Amino acid sequence: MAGFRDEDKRHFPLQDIKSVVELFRSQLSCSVEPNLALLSVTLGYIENVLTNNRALNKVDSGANLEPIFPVVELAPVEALYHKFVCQIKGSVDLSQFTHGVATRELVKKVSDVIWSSLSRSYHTDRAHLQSLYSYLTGNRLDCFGVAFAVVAACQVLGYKDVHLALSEDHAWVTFGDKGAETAEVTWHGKGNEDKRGQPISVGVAEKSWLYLYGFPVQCTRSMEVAAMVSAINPSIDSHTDSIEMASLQQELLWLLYEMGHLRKYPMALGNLADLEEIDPTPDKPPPIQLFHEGIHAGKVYYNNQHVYPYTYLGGHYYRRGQFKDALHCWAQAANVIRSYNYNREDEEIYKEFLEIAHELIPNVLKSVSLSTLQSPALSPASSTDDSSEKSNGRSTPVAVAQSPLLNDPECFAYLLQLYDGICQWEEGSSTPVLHIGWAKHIVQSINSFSPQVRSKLNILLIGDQGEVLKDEEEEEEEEEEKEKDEEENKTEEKEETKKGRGRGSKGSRDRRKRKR
Ligand SMILES: CC1(C)CN=C(N2CCN(c3ncnc4sc(CCF)cc34)CC2)S1
Repeated sequence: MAGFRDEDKRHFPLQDIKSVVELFRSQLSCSVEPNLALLSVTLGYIENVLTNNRALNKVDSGANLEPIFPVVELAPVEALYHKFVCQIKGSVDLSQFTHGVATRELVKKVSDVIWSSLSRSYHTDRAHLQSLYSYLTGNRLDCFGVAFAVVAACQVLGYKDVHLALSEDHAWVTFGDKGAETAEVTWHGKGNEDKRGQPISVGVAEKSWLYLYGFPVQCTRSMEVAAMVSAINPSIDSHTDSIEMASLQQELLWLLYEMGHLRKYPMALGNLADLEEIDPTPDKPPPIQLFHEGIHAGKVYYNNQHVYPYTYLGGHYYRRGQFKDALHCWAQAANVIRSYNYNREDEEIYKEFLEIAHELIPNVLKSVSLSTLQSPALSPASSTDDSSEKSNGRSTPVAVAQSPLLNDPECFAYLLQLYDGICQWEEGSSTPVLHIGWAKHIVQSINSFSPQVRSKLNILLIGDQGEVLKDEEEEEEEEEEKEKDEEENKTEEKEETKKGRGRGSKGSRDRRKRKR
């Protein structure tokens, strides 16, 4: 694997966002595959300067603070790259391994080289540990960074078949003919024994969300570039982001989007949409379109087994106050998770649903109640009694009676679908999901809806093709009607035979149709 080619070198020294975008464009456009190690060192170098709040990266020119984008010289980047190449080639004796496709032993060996060179102890969930810059200057990587480094190292060793596989909370590698083999190369979560070297089979068989039922994002080299760009972390501290780093991430994601490399990568589409929601780029598709492209990709390429496309869009609607649409997204997210069994390594998605049920939905219910109390148009001017009679004689607070959302049966149905999905997720799982805290919120949320809506609920069974299915009771009624029809037909036929007229009794067919 050679270093930067001449057409790459001409972009150096990098002076601004545009020059970095053009370097990435040339790496992604050429016939030779993009050099993961070089690009990761470059991004890590820039991220380190722009987010390292010790280094004053602004000059105070009186009126306003001029941000200084770091001048990135070629020499330090290439020096780090060569350090990586020497370390990897120096640690892996390729004469031991067959040329052509990688073997499990090779992948495990490369993972061991990265693993054994990490610092003894550091906080692995800190920011800015995802790039090879962090690895080469600090011997520190987060769990995604280790998987990425293994793929970049295999590329340096000349293995074109070793690729990154990504779930919504884990990363591993595929290799071998047609990428048919899989191997763990990093750790996951806290207090879990790493399974490095093992194939990804148990996780899928256990139906855990962590392995997405065998539908992870299988990266190409360009998608691995998208993963390193998605992994950019613009945060300077827990309250501040580097605007320049966020803009660089946004522009690189647009470059990858326009080249078609985000088409099968729902989370990268969601990341770009989130950035666009904060700071829209002129003449680009709106966030809502990107969120929907992520959902579409999940359906088309990943058997609709990914949850995040729905919670990305749900969060967007929530922030815009479009609460019914947010509830619909969260119901669809729960509809995905219902097909999994909860496993102790699925905490991230558990926390996602916990936040939706224990924070976001209570905030929605509070906000719609408050808004009716505050808006004169909605609160009854003349009524002395500040509530409307409920069917069981107890009074309904005026906020509930007047709130469109709390009187909307579809919203109530979405809420029930959300909870039902989480309940089904728990069924058959080795680890319980729900506890008494959930019950409190479920009761509180259901009780927030008006009694009228809750009594009006009619569960229609919709099949996979979207057709309305019948429930057992309906089936029995249909059978009885059919038998009655047949009796009627026989009687009519007998009479008509006597009088010589046509077949069939229209009445019951119409009834059946109306029934639907
Ligand atoms: C709807 C949300 C809570 C918002 N952000 C989310 N994420 C932010 C970005 N994330 C990601 N974005 C791009 N690629 C990847 S690969 C991966 C698993 C570890 F390798 C995570 C992840 C994870 C999910 S999900």
